[in-house]
Amino acid sequence: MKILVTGGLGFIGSHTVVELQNEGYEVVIIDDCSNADEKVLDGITAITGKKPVFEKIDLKERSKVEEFFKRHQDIEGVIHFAASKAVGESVEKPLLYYENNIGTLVYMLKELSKKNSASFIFSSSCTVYGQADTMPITENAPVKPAESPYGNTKQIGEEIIRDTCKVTPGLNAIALRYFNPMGAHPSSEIGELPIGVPQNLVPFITQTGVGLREQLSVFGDDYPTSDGTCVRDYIYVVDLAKAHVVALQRLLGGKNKDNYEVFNVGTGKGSTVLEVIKSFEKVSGRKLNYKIVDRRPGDITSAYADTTIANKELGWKAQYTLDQAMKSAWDWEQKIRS
Ligand SMILES: NC(=O)c1ccc[n+]([C@@H]2O[C@H](COP(=O)([O-])OP(=O)(O)OC[C@H]3O[C@@H](n4cnc5c(N)ncnc54)[C@H](O)[C@@H]3O)[C@@H](O)[C@H]2O)c1
Ligand SMILES: O=c1ccn([C@@H]2O[C@H](COP(=O)(O)OP(=O)(O)O[C@H]3O[C@H](CO)[C@H](O)[C@H](O)[C@H]3O)[C@@H](O)[C@H]2O)c(=O)[nH]1
Repeated sequence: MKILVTGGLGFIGSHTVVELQNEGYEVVIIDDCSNADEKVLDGITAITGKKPVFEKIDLKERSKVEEFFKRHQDIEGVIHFAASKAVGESVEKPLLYYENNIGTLVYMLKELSKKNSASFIFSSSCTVYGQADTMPITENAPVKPAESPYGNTKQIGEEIIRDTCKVTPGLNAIALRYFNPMGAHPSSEIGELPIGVPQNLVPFITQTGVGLREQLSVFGDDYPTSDGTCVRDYIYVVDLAKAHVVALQRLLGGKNKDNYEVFNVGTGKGSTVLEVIKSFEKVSGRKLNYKIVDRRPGDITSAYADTTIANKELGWKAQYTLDQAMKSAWDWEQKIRS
């Protein structure tokens, strides 16, 4: 069975391609390499023993998307990762984000609407909840006004899919709301490769640990949490990748209860920034150089998932601990810097 993975050379996409191939799916990747390297294909091939088909296409070019689907009429499912994801950049360049994250989604859905049946998985984010009123966050928590154009593209994206599914009987979709993905494949063949200075906590920690950055700034220790630092739900990227496979299987097997569904993908456990640092120090055996600085504008105090619905409906549960995920991130960082 042939599955299209857009953004399949990226961080989460590449790990998902591995899990799909391990399950026997035939994978076609589309990526424009705007935030990834073609070498990722070698990593995927080394792990799975199979090189996925790769087409370098910019999904903003609608005619190329149309032409792709004409050539690949047997595609039965699409996992749509391709998007721009830097929150700060989205504030500076909102139209770039609306074009890349919303425009490409519309083109994709237009093509899938032409088919008799299609399954579609969308990369959403817990950012849609903003600072939720209660923890853990269930899928029924209200969607709060977005803090950034990036966050808005996830909210609007979900609405576009919901509205399209309502009038397109052959289209079945699932939006997965990721909490905080981290880590790398245990083989260290693929992992997270941020361009420039990492904006996210875990790659900043591992880059500091390996000596690429001098010091981690911890953004605020005066939040109302156990140690004053913010709480997040860090989900191992391999667990997250597996959630995509089971979500896809749910749609392909006709087991979905609605033709548009939403699931949280997290561990259900919150960790503070200082706990994440402790985990790094434990698995690496190194002291991390960090200092407490002012809060980062826009940060919420706490976000962790209620995964009851995902556990029950998808039959999926995160398996790896923070320490295991951190160890994989550290192994990967050391490998790419050696
Ligand atoms: N990493 C996170 O913390 C996180 C959290 C929640 C949601 N998400 C979402 O998950 C998805 C994947 O995230 P990631 O961390 O793997 O990001 P990533 O940047 O590593 O992967 C995205 C991939 O899409 C490609 N791409 C971007 N625009 C494209 C276009 N126009 N045409 C073709 N390819 C294009 C990039 O080259 C890249 O390889 C994104 O939609 C992101 O918004 C990520
Ligand atoms: O150098 C850093 C980087 C981060 N942090 C702290 O570490 C925590 C996690 O920060 P990240 O930037 O890694 O993740 P966020 O939860 O802030 O946000 C990210 O994950 C979200 C959940 O999916 C959304 O996708 C969002 O768009 C994306 O940037 C936050 O408390 C942040 O203040 C630091 O202290 N120092």
